[in-house]
Amino acid sequence: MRTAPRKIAVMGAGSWGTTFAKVLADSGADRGTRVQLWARRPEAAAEINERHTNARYLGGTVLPGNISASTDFAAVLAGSEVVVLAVPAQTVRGQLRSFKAAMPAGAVVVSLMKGLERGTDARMSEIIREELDWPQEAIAVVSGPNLALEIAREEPTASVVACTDQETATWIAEACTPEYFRPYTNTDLVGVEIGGIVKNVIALAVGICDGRGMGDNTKASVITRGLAETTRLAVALGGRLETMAGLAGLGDLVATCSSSLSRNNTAGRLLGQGLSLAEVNERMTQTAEGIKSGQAVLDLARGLGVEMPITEAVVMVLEGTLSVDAMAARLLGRQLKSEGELA
Ligand SMILES: NC(=O)C1=CN([C@@H]2O[C@H](COP(=O)(O)OP(=O)(O)OC[C@H]3O[C@@H](n4cnc5c(N)ncnc54)[C@H](O)[C@@H]3O)[C@@H](O)[C@H]2O)C=CC1
Ligand SMILES: O=C(CO)COP(=O)(O)O
Repeated sequence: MRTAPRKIAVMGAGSWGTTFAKVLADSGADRGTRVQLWARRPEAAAEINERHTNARYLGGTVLPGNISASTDFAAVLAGSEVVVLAVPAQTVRGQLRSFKAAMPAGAVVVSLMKGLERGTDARMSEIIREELDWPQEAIAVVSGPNLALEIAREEPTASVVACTDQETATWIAEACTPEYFRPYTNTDLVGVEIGGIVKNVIALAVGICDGRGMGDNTKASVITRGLAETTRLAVALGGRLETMAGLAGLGDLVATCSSSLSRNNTAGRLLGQGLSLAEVNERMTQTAEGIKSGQAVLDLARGLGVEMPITEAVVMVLEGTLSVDAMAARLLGRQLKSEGELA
């Protein structure tokens, strides 16, 4: 059995990167694990090292002493047995190109990101494989109902560690098991990734409904039909139906669509209140992946002949070809069919 990782690199010191670093550091504190965060801004690295906080993202949360930070990515990567990626999805390909020469051989690369690349429709695990030429069995994804701020406050949360290799998934899960965080493993990497990507787009739709003053029937209908279209896409890509009923499917969808902490839900609400996309983008200080991933999800679905009416309506609102008022009528599709139909 593999021993606990001694050194873990977390690339990206934003909301989730910093919180997940805390999860790993709390989990491995008594096993000698050290977690190093790569931060872009020197002030952020200094604050983490000197005051053990990252106030811009996590307020007063005090980070454990076995977390340090640096702006030197090569130093952070050197000797790490696990490399966690927590940067905005649309930037990851470029970042991996700069990290490549410094990547520690044999490390497991873990994606925390919930986005699909525009232009290529690539999932994050596919980009990691392509850009780093990394073995599939050493690429994992962590996804689930994981609003960072709640986890930073140590509120009990479950999640999923997915990898096509069960042993790798188990090893990573063992490295992130502080009392407040319970990871389950899953070998359905595709299903877990798709669940995390599409729920952001559905959360935009629910936020728009909320912003227009619509009530719980509408939101529950959009969430449920949102899960149906997410499931169609995941299954068309080879993902498993059961995954979509689990934490990375239904679980994350419910958390994101009901939480005011969600950036995607918040962005949707602002659109629903009548702000333009430019105005919404100006207000958002953190990443709302659905805004950019929506089009990629739709392109991927169209290529596979999968119908995604809610995603389509959200994309039209984002590109300005459908008003939020007209969106309501389109949200649930018009063609009558049986509820159980996947196709
Ligand atoms: N915050 C949350 O509750 C959760 C977020 N996620 C996912 O984690 C990923 C990262 O999200 P967050 O940490 O929340 O985002 P964030 O916006 O809080 O932080 C992003 C981090 O990436 C850094 N970064 C590096 N290169 C960048 C570039 N070129 N442009 C912009 N920022 C750059 C930023 O400095 C910042 O530290 C996203 O894919 C998100 O969907 C997943 C689960 C929970
Ligand atoms: O992924 C998340 C919760 O699981 C966070 O959602 P937002 O990116 O919308 O904040």
